[in-house]
Amino acid sequence: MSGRQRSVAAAVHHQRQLSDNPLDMSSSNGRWLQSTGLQHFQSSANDYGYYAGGQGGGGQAARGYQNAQRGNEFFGEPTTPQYGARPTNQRKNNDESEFSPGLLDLHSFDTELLPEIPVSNQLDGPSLFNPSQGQSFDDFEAYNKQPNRSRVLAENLAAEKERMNAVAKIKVVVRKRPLNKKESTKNEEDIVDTHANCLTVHETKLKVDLTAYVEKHEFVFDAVLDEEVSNDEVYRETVEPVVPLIFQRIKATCFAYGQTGSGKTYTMKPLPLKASRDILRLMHHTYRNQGFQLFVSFFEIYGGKLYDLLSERKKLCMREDGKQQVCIVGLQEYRVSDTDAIMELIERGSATRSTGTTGANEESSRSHAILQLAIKKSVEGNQSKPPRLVGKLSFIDLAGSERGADTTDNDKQTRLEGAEINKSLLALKECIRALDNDQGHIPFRGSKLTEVLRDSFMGNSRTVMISCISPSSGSCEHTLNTLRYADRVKSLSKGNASKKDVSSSTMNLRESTKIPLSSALPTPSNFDDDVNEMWTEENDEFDASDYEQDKQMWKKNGKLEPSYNGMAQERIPKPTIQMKSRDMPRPDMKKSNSDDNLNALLQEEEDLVNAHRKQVEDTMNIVKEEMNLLVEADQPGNQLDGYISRLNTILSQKAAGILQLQNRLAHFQKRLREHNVLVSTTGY
Ligand SMILES: Nc1ncnc2c1ncn2[C@@H]1O[C@H](COP(=O)(O)OP(=O)(O)OP(=O)(O)O)[C@@H](O)[C@H]1O
Repeated sequence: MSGRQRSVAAAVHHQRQLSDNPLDMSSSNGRWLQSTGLQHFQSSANDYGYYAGGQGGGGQAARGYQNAQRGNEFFGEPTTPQYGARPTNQRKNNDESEFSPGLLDLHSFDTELLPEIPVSNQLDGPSLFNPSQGQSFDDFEAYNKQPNRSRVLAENLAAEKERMNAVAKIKVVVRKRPLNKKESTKNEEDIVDTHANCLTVHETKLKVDLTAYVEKHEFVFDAVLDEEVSNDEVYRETVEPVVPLIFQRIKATCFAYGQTGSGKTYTMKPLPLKASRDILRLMHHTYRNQGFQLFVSFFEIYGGKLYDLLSERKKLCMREDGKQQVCIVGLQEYRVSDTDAIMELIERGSATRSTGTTGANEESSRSHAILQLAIKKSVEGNQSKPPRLVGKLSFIDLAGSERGADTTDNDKQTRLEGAEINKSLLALKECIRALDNDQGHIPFRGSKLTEVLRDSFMGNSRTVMISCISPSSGSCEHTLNTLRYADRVKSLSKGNASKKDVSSSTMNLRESTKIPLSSALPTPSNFDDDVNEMWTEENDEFDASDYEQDKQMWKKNGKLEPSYNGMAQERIPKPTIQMKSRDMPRPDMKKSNSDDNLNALLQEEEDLVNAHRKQVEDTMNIVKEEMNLLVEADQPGNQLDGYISRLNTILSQKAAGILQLQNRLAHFQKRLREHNVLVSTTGY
């Protein structure tokens, strides 16, 4: 976008890397695999598994650093992995020697943090961590020889602590990607303006008389990164500040959220490597000879199940120990000492990840991928004991969230995936919300995703959320959904007054012929971040008792059980139209001006209706699935006809219910806009 303002201001460096061009990357990746990766692997068995901590000294460190520089192409933009480039037999043999000891139940000791981390007496200057300053290892040698080193060190230590406190518990960053070829071909417009850390979405809407107008939605976030911002800059803005904290017993999580095809994988993929480069630097210098070790693990959550991406998708179990610590039994962790090794692991894991094609992205991630960098330390004086966890940095590339419109052409599997994904996204938000409010209870049981991340949510933690958005007019609704989700996460911060989705129609485009009606017509939304929020146990709308009775009868009959048992209970949610207390406008909102209240209420109402619409549609899909199953299982004596007709009735009731809700919303909004008064949501 011309004349755009760079949002990261002076702190961000603008030097683009050659590899910013994805085309460059694919070729560079190929080059890397050919010329560097495999050779490196063959020649350096020590690079993982048997790295001798700080004993490798400058040589190994320097090599790691050089490797980091050499692998700079990778740090730029993600690459297409070439799993299998390395022969399987060779991989297997090497892998076995690369594993850290005690592969099973590695996390049973992970979750116990070291009681105290001795602070380095060799603390380097703050510039150590800033790669932009271009300091080499030689610079640090020189630094360590300075005569007034102790004073400088003390100052640096204080600065380090200050920096640590200064890193927000939750940081929400938005990244806008450029228009892609498909969008440009369809003449879709860039409707997202960025300015510093503000962002405006220009939504084209239709009035009742079908004249088009543009509604402006303004948002403020911790940072807004536009389409010209490189992955390097994204790293500096998001993960870089939290990296030193993991040496201070902090667990940090960085995740990307956004619609399918919005750039989550593109954004997330380079981050772990960049972070590990900085971690290794800190290990080799600031914390030299302190026995820190770096471990990498990579797994995915697909359909509510865990798979090890570094062990040919071996299925993993999650267990809770006596101390309610979550252990991922069988997850393999690799001890690594240079970035090449990490790069290979990332490539390998990414290639193994579940992907599929959706209407919006040809290679859509269908799983949540979690890459963890764990810093561990040997128990002093006892080398035989496994090292203890110090801190952890988790990178989560969330699966693409998608709407019904995208899934209509897709198969049952894709739709079920979508439901699972939505559920976990909601659960994630709930945990962040609880975390930021310092609530005693973190609802991590809401999904596998949050359960797995339980230890990242507990204690002293940091969260960075990167919301990825498409700029195109065709994705307007998704973009607004993403930004609202991000906005809510942001507004969860105590004392945060950044909720600024100021809906105001500023331009009344009465010459609406200029706007093609097709692009202006509203599309049904059925992605909602609050999908499950409205589903409570108290069901005052949907009486499933008949259905349950029938189910029991058929279960007794024994003929349907294998395919049916458990599915109905899991899949048929209980709808309710009651809002939970947490959905009501927050007290801090009430203090703001009446416009904000009005908008907040409007927003709540819209969310409410969208959630119901989504749920009704989900329910309809579920019932349809059940019907198909029943038809397949139709056998004499099961009396399925009555059951099917009852399901049909439920379907019709749902359809009528949703229409009613939509009408009520339209009416409600009209009144709000006409009278500009607050209307209680009670009784809605
Ligand atoms: N900032 C960007 N600059 C250039 N290209 C980008 C950018 N962001 C995304 N892309 C391109 O857009 C396409 C989709 O991106 P990506 O696969 O990262 O989306 P996603 O959000 O991870 O999708 P899904 O959730 O379906 O996996 C890719 O081809 C990617 O290269």
